[in-house]
Amino acid sequence: MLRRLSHYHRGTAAAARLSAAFRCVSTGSLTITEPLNFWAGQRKPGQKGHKEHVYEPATGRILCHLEPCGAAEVNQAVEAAKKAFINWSKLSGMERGRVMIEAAHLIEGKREEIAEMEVVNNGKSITEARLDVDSARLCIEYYAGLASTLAGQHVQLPGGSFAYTCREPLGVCAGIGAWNYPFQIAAWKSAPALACGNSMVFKPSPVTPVTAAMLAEIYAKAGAPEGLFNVVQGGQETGSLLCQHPDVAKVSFTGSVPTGRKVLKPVTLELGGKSPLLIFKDSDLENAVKGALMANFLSQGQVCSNGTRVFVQRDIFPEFVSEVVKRTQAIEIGDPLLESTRMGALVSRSHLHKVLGFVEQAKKEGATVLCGGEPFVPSHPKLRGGFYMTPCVLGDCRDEMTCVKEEIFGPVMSVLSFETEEEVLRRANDTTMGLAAGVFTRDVRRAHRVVEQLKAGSCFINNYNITPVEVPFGGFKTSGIGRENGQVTLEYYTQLKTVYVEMGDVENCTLD
Ligand SMILES: NC(=O)c1ccc[n+]([C@@H]2O[C@H](COP(=O)([O-])OP(=O)(O)OC[C@H]3O[C@@H](n4cnc5c(N)ncnc54)[C@H](O)[C@@H]3O)[C@@H](O)[C@H]2O)c1
Ligand SMILES: C[N+](C)(C)CCCC=O
Repeated sequence: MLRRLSHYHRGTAAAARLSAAFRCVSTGSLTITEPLNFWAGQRKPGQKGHKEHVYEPATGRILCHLEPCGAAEVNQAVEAAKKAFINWSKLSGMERGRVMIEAAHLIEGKREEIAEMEVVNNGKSITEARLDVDSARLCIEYYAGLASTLAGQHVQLPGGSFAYTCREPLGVCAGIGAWNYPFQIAAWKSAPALACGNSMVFKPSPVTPVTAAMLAEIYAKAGAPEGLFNVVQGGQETGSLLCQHPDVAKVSFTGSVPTGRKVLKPVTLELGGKSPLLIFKDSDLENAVKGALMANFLSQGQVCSNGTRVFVQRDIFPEFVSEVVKRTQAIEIGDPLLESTRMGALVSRSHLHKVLGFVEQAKKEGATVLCGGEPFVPSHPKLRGGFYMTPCVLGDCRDEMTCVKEEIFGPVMSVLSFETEEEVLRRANDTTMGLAAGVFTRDVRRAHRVVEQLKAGSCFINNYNITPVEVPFGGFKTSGIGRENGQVTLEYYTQLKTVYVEMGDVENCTLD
């Protein structure tokens, strides 16, 4: 079961002996030395003389150095992708699907290794990281299957003539990722793009650059042509160079609303949210409480679709809040590589301070901290420099407070009470964002009536934050454009060509 991790070395022999049974990596012991850029089938250095620190959130120590790509490197990556596109786009869907299925198998075999790297670079718990790797693999499998189903329409016309349409790939697609689901986002973007015959240059967040390069190696090992999936590292400058590159046909972007607004081109925008979760008095309380925790504390609360405005019907408000607070206080915070950990570290020191700042602001505006909202220092000395906080539930919230209006992107839940369905729908929809929404009720008619009126792209009834790859995911209003996952995404990575076929003679109206 013990596997060697190529490209990575552990700090000490003791660490290499592994802290937990069968663990390949132990927190605080890994240093990554390999370059993190990848194009034309190989890992590559970035701009000469440029280096940025990448941290391990669980300990606060430096994990590796990122060499950002400038114009020259972005050009090389795009050139590699252009070359790969020529042959890849000519393969049948079945042939493309075969390579992708092999990539999915490789991911399955490396599940633990990838999950551990995600934990070390992102700070989320190993339990969640494994599920993210599974979601990435399933997404690649799913689109591998759909690759051979891409088809157009046949339109019969008078006189035996006809027209047909077919779906053609766009060319080189750019993928830009956020830091909360680094490996999963890289897969969710690359799988539909490659299945449709495109190639991709992907730029992960500079905070979490590690696992996208692993995905690039996996595709290459699976038989993808050199340059099919490339990774350029860097921040705003690299992202902007990539998005504005004249040979990039489409951008699929996951990140915040302000950055999304800067990206122009045919785009898929997967942006932030401030989603509502509506809990009616006839809900199964146990499930509603679990749903609220799922909606707020996965990935240390760093989930775009989180239902952070929890509206609870007044009759069950006290009981619900007391149960939510009790369960929140019981969440095990600590070393993200330990099986027992349910909440790891936030992604960076600056982000931790930002989230804690939101809690302070909430207090100033009159909210009551019902639990959490404090920096947390784990007992193990090696974790003392890590970026931890206790998950927070805020009471006495009002709709106009900053904590209720703005995306916090951390483990902070605001609870609000309501009286009527009409009132809660008005308040739930009173936001410029519209990524997700949820409703808990035993009344099936109410559930559908409410969901029909919720202005959100991804709605959940009696659960929350469940995203099977077969189902489209994305937002309304400023939360995004386009969708990820599901069959519909194929439309966002292809263009429709119409061909008219004359079966008779040309009737030329310009001649008599
Ligand atoms: N809707 C979704 O599916 C989804 C999923 C995950 C995260 N998110 C959102 O992402 C945000 C958190 O991620 P973040 O802090 O990394 O977001 P961010 O907007 O700061 O950065 C996202 C990516 O954009 C890059 N970037 C920055 N400036 C750019 C520019 N001018 N041109 C091109 N790229 C540029 C960054 O380097 C990074 O890779 C939250 O708002 C969260 O809700 C949305
Ligand atoms: C629903 N998941 C699986 C938590 C992923 C959502 C992606 C957004 O941050």
